[in-house]
Amino acid sequence: MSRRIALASDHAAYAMKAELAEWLRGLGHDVLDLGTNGPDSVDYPDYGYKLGTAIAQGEAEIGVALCGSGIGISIAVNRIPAARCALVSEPLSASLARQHNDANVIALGARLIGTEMAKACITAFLETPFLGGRHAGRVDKLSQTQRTPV
Ligand SMILES: O=C(CO)[C@H](O)[C@H](O)[C@H](O)COP(=O)(O)O
Repeated sequence: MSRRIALASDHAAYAMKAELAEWLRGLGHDVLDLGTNGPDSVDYPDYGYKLGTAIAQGEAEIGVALCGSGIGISIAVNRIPAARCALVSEPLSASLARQHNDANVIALGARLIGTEMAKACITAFLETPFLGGRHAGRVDKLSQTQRTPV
């Protein structure tokens, strides 16, 4: 099934992003590349917010967020309430992020995993449905944006 997939990265991951974008287009997906597109140093929050916003505004149904470790950009994406971003480094976690968390963005660390592992994670993410059931109420709680710290 063809999906609308947004990709964003900082400078640490632009080369992997380009490879993944080409691969996803080759699979027939509609790819929205939000940058960055070169080695010049940029700030991952800017690209994480862009990606989260694309999800929030319905410009993409799935996001792929990349930085050196995947940590910084995943934190940024998750600042946007509609986004549920999961940082993973192997396919089982990618599947669980879909099954239990209904994650709509996958984050990967380009300095930590290779392109083939990134593809395996994205494949698992795209092919795995949300299980619903007991997980649905928990995911709903994640959407409660105005939480008082306890
Ligand atoms: O956010 C990160 C770490 O949590 C990412 O790995 C960034 O890509 C990294 O911090 C960028 O580092 P650089 O030394 O400025 O290339």
